Amino acid sequence: MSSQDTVRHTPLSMDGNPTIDERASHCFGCGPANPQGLHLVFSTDTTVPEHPAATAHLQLDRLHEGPPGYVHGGIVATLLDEAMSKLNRPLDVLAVTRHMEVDYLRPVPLFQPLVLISRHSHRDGRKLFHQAEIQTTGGAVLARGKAVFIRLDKAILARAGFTQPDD
Ligand SMILES: CCCCC/C=C\C/C=C\C/C=C\C/C=C\CCCC(=O)SCCNC(=O)CCNC(=O)[C@H](O)C(C)(C)COP(=O)(O)OP(=O)(O)OC[C@H]1O[C@@H](n2cnc3c(N)ncnc32)[C@H](O)[C@@H]1OP(=O)(O)O
Repeated sequence: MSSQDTVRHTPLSMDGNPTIDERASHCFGCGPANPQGLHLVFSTDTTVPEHPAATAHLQLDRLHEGPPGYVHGGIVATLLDEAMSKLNRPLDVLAVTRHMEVDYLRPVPLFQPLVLISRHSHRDGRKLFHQAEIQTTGGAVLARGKAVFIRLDKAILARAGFTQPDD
């Protein structure tokens, strides 16, 4: 990677002792500071607090093409993963994906509005079981994901080099 690229991809927020949220500003899925990211914006629904849901509306172009005219399968997985990760904050946990399954039911079209929906299913200790779908605006399900997220405790965060400013 050239030094120019290194500069471009180094977030300003890495200076000093930023919070975990600040360090997430370059997240490929939702980080506003990532120039090549998907910039997904989610709304969360906690009407049923033990089963929070998250929704994003999106439309992709050829930057994320796989088969001609359709979204790349890796991006489909990314979308589902990102949607499920948005359930962790409403559950008041920091967590990462440990296991994910994807059903590619129909090709996901480019240049068409899509709806990305996730819902928390259940919890078993530090394991969080989430589900997500990519749908057309008419409600047809194009892809479905299921994942196990693991709640991060301080020891795991410290191992990965993450401490909070007040630690
Ligand atoms: C890892 C820390 C990274 C630092 C994160 C810092 C801050 C977080 C900030 C923001 C929020 C986070 C993410 C936002 C970004 C992206 C959004 C999309 C989400 C992602 O993109 S996030 C990236 C991809 N993600 C990873 O990079 C994880 C790599 N991974 C690990 O770092 C370790 O894996 C870890 C630490 C998670 C656990 O490690 P470990 O050693 O403590 O535990 P182990 O892995 O052995 O198992 C755990 C339990 O999963 C069970 N299990 C396994 N497979 C199963 C299956 N199929 N069904 C049911 N249960 C299953 C086992 O049975 C066991 O269950 P039990 O606990 O009951 O024994």
